Amino acid sequence: MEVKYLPPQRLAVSPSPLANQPGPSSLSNPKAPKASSTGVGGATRKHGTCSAQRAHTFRVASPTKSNSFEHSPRVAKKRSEKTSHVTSETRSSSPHPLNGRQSLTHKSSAPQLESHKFLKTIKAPSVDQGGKTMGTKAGGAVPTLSEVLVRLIIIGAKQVGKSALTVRYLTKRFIGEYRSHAEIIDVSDQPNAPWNLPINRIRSSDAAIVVYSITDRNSFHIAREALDVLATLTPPVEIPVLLMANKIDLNHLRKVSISEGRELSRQYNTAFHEVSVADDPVDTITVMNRVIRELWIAKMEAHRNLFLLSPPFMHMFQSRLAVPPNSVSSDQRCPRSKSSDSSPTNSPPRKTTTATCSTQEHAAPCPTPSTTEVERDRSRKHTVFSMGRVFSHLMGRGSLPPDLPSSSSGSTVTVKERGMSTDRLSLKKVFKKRSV
Ligand SMILES: Nc1nc2c(ncn2[C@@H]2O[C@H](COP(=O)(O)OP(=O)(O)OP(=O)(O)O)[C@@H](O)[C@H]2O)c(=O)[nH]1
Repeated sequence: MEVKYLPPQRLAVSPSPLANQPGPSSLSNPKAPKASSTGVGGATRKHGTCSAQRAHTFRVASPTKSNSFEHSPRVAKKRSEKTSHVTSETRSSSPHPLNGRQSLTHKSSAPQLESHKFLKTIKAPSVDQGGKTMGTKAGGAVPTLSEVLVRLIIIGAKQVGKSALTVRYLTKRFIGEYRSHAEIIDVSDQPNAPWNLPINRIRSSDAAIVVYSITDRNSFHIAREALDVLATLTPPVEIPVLLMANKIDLNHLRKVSISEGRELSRQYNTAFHEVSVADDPVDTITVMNRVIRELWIAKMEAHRNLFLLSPPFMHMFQSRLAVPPNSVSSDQRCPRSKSSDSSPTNSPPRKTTTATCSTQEHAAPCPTPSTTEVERDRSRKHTVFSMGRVFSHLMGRGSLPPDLPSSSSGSTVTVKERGMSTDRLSLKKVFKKRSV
């Protein structure tokens, strides 16, 4: 697995939607709770200064079995300066806010740094869907299973453990490992000052993790403010959000109760999880892995749907659907279908229903999707991007939106590309552990 890590950074100032408002607007998000601009703890929002961002690419050569909590992003940063790939943002001259990170010392099992192959093979961003940026292979083909990038943004006050979470994930990701790419963006707060969320970064992310420390009530208030901003963005950002309470190993120093965390997550309709990045890496990484896996599956599905709905395919569907379907048996094959079968990269996935080709020379019946199937594809694409409850599902709480397809909706699909073995990707599978 390749993980791209963007270390804590002072981010470009984005005008806060709340900066000039007395409180969050409920217009864009009716579920957003009322809150004052000062937050519960009296934290006042101001615009902070900022600098450009730097992206680091980590490629983990082999899984590490180290259980230590001793990997330093600072060391990784130094190494990355030699080999790292810098993304579209400019290089940063800002100081790296690594306060309090002395306890994280580097070990030899730290990730090796290489350029990110994904960025070279994917033409990104080529498709913007519902506020998300999705890479699509040059030529419009569906990317291979390992080429789908999952982008996470981690937000939180200083010293809550954002970097620790990232580093922990980087060094322990072998638990339940699967092939995927992940980009983790670590957004640090300004010391004792309100901050501005990197709105553009958030919009281009697939999910956000808002972290606070149970030993730091102010970090809880900042988390609330972050959720506030996320909930009131215009246009709305429809990415799943996980509220993560860290440092539960310091329960004796707890300043924020678990019920407060739950209440906050309920107010903002996010998932909630209490972890100890330091003491319980398995739990932490299991959460992260599941999050990334589900996002990855959903993105893969979305890529496939976008491919199917791309102009060439839609044109073909429409031309075929223009002729009323005849009741012909599915074993009669259209010559065009047969020829297209021989070139798997250009052929659409098989459909189970039949129709008649629109042209005279293709009078023989050939398998094409019915109108309902095309509509179902469209609705599934839409549903895939309505992932506001994915985290809730993952964490075993909450329920899915009512518009999610049921198990009988036939939303499963088989992806076969480049002779690879087939993977059963379906919403049914993604949400199979749904508990209502
Ligand atoms: N006890 C305990 N300490 C933790 C835990 N997670 C992180 N820490 C410690 O908290 C301190 C801050 O961790 P960081 O990961 O640097 O926090 P951060 O949010 O990235 O901080 P900034 O870079 O300042 O924004 C470090 O000393 C960590 O060792 C945890 O689960 N338990």
